[in-house]
Amino acid sequence: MSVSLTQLRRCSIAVDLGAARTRVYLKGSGVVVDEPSVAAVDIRSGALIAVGALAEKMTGRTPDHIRVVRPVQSGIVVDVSMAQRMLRQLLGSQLRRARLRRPLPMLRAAVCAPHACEPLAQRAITETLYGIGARRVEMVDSLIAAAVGCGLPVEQPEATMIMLCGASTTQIAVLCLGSIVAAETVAVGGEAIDYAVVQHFRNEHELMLPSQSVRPLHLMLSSPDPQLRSTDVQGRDVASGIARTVRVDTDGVREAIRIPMAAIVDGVGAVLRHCPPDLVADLTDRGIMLAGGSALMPGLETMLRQGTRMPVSIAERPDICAVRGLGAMMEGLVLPMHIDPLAA
Ligand SMILES: Nc1ncnc2c1ncn2[C@@H]1O[C@H](COP(=O)(O)OP(=O)(O)OP(=O)(O)O)[C@@H](O)[C@H]1O
Repeated sequence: MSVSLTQLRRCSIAVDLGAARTRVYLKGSGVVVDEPSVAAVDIRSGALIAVGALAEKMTGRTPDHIRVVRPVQSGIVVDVSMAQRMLRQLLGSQLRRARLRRPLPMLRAAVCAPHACEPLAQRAITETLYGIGARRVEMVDSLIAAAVGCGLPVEQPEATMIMLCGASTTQIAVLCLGSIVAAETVAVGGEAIDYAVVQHFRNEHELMLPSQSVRPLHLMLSSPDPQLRSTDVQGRDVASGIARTVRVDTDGVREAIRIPMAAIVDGVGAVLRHCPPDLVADLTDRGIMLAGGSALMPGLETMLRQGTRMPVSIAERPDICAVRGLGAMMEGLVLPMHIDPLAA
């Protein structure tokens, strides 16, 4: 998965196919697509009914003949043809408009892939991009793309640490001189934390939460208002099936999500153990940069700061860091460090 900045500069489109969201950056236009990686299909005719935000809204509300599917799971394209259809639909007019402005004779695409992704998974990502008309696909490690997108000096001879908190996984790495020195993937992301919240309500309140009520709960937990000790949550009673509202203690929910988050803190330790001591010393001052949508998870930043005793910062717009990083490399905004061989 090593690709040169020269090859990336020849690309005109960059894609981040995530388990939760799909983002697309067009050269000269910026981020043009940021939609859920979801498609709704009529299983009788096979027709695509909706993609993106509309398809996500349909989750849990469809009749039997409509199925809401997620073609990307754990950062891996599990259904290539559905991913191609979804991406074509999401891009549709954007690509046509870009082609009118400036002809794209041979569509070269840049894409990011999870760290240490298997060759078969890489192939599925490449095939998906061929489906939107790409003739050549350059693959970049999502940890490097996200670090560039956060503005970290990845090409410099100093260590930086990035934590990419996605929906299905959290990837952690130490980078230096444009390469990954040590990395770890923890199988805990936003989805696992959402699941912990759902389980908390099921066990403590005998309430089944609707899938779309977990996000507002996160937003409420991240509120800086110290008075916010409890809130009303609506759901379905586990035994009777009747709709019910319960008043819940927010500290209880915070406690429920601490367990999966602790696994993420352990991942930092694992990366540091594989790192040369000189680089660890660099990191003591610079700290950890959080990127990815789940970086906004309430309490994660504080827990990491307490668990590692290192400075922790959240990137500006952490959710789109990876695609922004690909975009910056495509636009030629990242300068490689020239190391000229010394004369004998
Ligand atoms: N404000 C927020 N508070 C808490 N969680 C959030 C917030 N915004 C997004 N998330 C979580 O972030 C996750 C999506 O992150 P992101 O968009 O980086 O994932 P992805 O790149 O699609 O996933 P992956 O990298 O695993 O393929 C979701 O699980 C979502 O619940």
